[in-house]
Amino acid sequence: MTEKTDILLGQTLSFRSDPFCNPVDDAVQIERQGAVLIRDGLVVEVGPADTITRPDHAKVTDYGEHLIMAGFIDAHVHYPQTAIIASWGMRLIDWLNSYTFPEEARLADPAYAGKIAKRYFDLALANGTTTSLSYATIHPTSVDTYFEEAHLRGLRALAGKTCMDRNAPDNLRDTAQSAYDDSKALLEKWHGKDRLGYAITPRFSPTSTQDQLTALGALWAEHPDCLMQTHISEQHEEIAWVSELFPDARDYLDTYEQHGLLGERSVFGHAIHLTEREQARIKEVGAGLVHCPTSNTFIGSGLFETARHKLSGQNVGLATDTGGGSSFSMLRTMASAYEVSQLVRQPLHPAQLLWLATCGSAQTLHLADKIGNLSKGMEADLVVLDLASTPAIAQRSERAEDIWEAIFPTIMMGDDRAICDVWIAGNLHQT
Ligand SMILES: Nc1nc2[nH]cnc2c(=O)[nH]1
Ligand SMILES: [Zn+2]
Repeated sequence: MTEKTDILLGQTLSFRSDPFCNPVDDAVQIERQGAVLIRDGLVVEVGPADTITRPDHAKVTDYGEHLIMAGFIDAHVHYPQTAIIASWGMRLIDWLNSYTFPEEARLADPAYAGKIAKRYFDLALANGTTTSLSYATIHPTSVDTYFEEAHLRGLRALAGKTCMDRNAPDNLRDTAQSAYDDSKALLEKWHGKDRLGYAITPRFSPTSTQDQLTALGALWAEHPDCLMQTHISEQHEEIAWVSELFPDARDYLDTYEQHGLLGERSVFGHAIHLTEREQARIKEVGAGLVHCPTSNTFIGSGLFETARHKLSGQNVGLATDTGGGSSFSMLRTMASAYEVSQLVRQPLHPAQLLWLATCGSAQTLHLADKIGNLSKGMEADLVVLDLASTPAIAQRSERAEDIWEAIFPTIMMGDDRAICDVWIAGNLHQT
């Protein structure tokens, strides 16, 4: 039997290196008439269309001038908050208490959790997101429904049971022991099953006792190949609360480090207001920071300095943080990252925005050898972008004098209409 082989024709975009460290022209390889050869779920060749190997049995899909690149990777999302996206007018702690916790409580019902997981992945894929690292709720079944849904679709996906044993409503609290036991059972069930991965997930220091953080630190020490995801330094009120709750900690980061929750595979959401010491320590251990620009502006949290962090050597990924974030679209998220970068006077180049949404996120998830780039040997999770998806975008890209001027209007104004096709592990995603 011949293996399933596809050839995609179009403009192709691949990263040779990090465009924060190298000039864009060196870092990015673009073929105006490019081709991708896919076999058995992997990218086998990328290059000019006239040089690509063309096996007789290959199915050819011609995307014309559309842009073929790696699928987007959302490095921090709360799938259970799908239905409460765009809830008006609160800051973090009130927003959690008023909107988030009541909705997360509803996911105690596995049928409802299943419905929301399905809705979440439908929306993510419609927006070209092929991998997400999500928080579930405290209910173990909410992790099962997420992974079952991802598995059904053949996605590479990561998540963890959110752990909280204080400062949360009664029906959303576990204990140090049950958080350990449930997380361990879920991790053993899902981590490494096909394309799925587990992330140990204390929500954030204010909702975990020291006992719970210690228990989760112990679990991570037993399973160091898992990720550990949490929130850090999102809002000033939150930081002040952490220093009241943990009077012996040097700072917010220390509340994690003291309990064995700081390492290379830590993924810290937001990380806007870090002290010098925290930044230096995170860089030293090589942990990841995740920029959530639509959330940081929507909840009024602050301005993350992407370029400064990248130039100082931090690993930075990009994320929607829905439902705190106001969009499921990583294009919209890149636009927001651009706007924030203008406000801190470190404007990001379109190549840097695309890199953050693919390679950057993949690095923070320690998956950069598998996903996040259109290159030989990588898993064929791809997005095909229509660079003229609306009249407003089309009239601007028509005037473009170079490829970046052709791409940037789609970053700034594009949405799910710009997503022409999505490929998952070498299979065309059917909507
Ligand atoms: N944006 C956001 N921040 C948090 N901090 C703790 N939990 C959350 C959450 O669900 N969303
Ligand atoms: Zn979050």
